[in-house]
Amino acid sequence: MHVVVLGAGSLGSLVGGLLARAHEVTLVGREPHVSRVREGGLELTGAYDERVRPDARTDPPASADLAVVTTKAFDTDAAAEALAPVALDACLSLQNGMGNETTLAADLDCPVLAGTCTYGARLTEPGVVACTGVGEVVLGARGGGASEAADRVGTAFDAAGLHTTVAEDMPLRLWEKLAVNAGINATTALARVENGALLDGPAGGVARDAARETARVARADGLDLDDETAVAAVERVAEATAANRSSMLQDVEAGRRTEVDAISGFVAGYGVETPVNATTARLVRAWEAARDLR
Ligand SMILES: NC(=O)C1=CN([C@@H]2O[C@H](COP(=O)(O)OP(=O)(O)OC[C@H]3O[C@@H](n4cnc5c(N)ncnc54)[C@H](OP(=O)(O)O)[C@@H]3O)[C@@H](O)[C@H]2O)C=CC1
Ligand SMILES: CC(C)(CO)C(=O)C(=O)O
Repeated sequence: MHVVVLGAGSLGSLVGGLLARAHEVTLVGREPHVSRVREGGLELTGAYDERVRPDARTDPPASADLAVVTTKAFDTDAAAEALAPVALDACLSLQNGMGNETTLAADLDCPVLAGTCTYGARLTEPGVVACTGVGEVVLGARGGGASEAADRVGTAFDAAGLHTTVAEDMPLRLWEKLAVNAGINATTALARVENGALLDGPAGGVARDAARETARVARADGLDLDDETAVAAVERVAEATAANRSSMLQDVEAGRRTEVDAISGFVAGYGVETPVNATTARLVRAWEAARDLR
């Protein structure tokens, strides 16, 4: 399979690097990373210790069997635009936040699959990506149900040694992941605490309320996500990643734009009363606006 990875930063380089063990891979990213990969290959460190040799460039090739999108959610429009002229059999988003698949499907003439990913990745220097946690990719039809494209992609990911599950209930899984991110990301970014501080610290109630609100919005969207399941998912992830600084906290600490619009902002923008998500979204957006990041 020829796989093009659009947005080869941390996650895209890790997933693309692992796929390159079994497939032809083209990483599409930024300089100087792409030149370094082209010249000396991509080094996988952390949980892995190997060098792979994907192609790397700043613009997509004319065709590929599969595009894997790993830009930040606020760059999905640009990713869709870059992929629109590419002849593709399928596209898969592994991004966090809600709405990415809809944005991609509006521009692409191929099935767009939904995915969630619990692998951890960090681009430590150009040409080198560290795997900070071996996790799982779950993928499937974005509207749910069986999908031949999802089966093909699942088989290809398995062949490269990525832990992969093909699921027929992606809408529910996306909402549950959104509840985890709405609970953990904005709360830890605003309180400047590690994920584990939400288990019994004073910010824990905010995270649990944000997850309950997300479940309420999921139910308004027709999904069967109850409050207890959403809260339990937040607690399970906060415990499993207790020492982590969430991606939103890392973005704030590095002075970078966050994915708040696709997480807390998405929940708050649904037309259901969600005062906690509305407040956390407004506060993170205020921080971004004060730094001219939006
Ligand atoms: N890192 C992780 O461990 C995990 C991340 N995720 C999710 O995956 C997504 C990506 O995260 P992450 O890898 O950390 O982010 P990064 O910022 O490290 O990677 C995204 C990369 O895409 C590049 N990019 C954006 N637009 C384009 C374009 N049109 N053409 C080429 N390159 C482009 C960015 O460049 P530039 O910045 O210069 O625009 C950046 O290098 C997010 O939604 C995140 O929440 C999910 C699970 C784990
Ligand atoms: C699961 C969690 C909350 C882990 O930190 C994450 O996805 C993130 O930080 O974006």
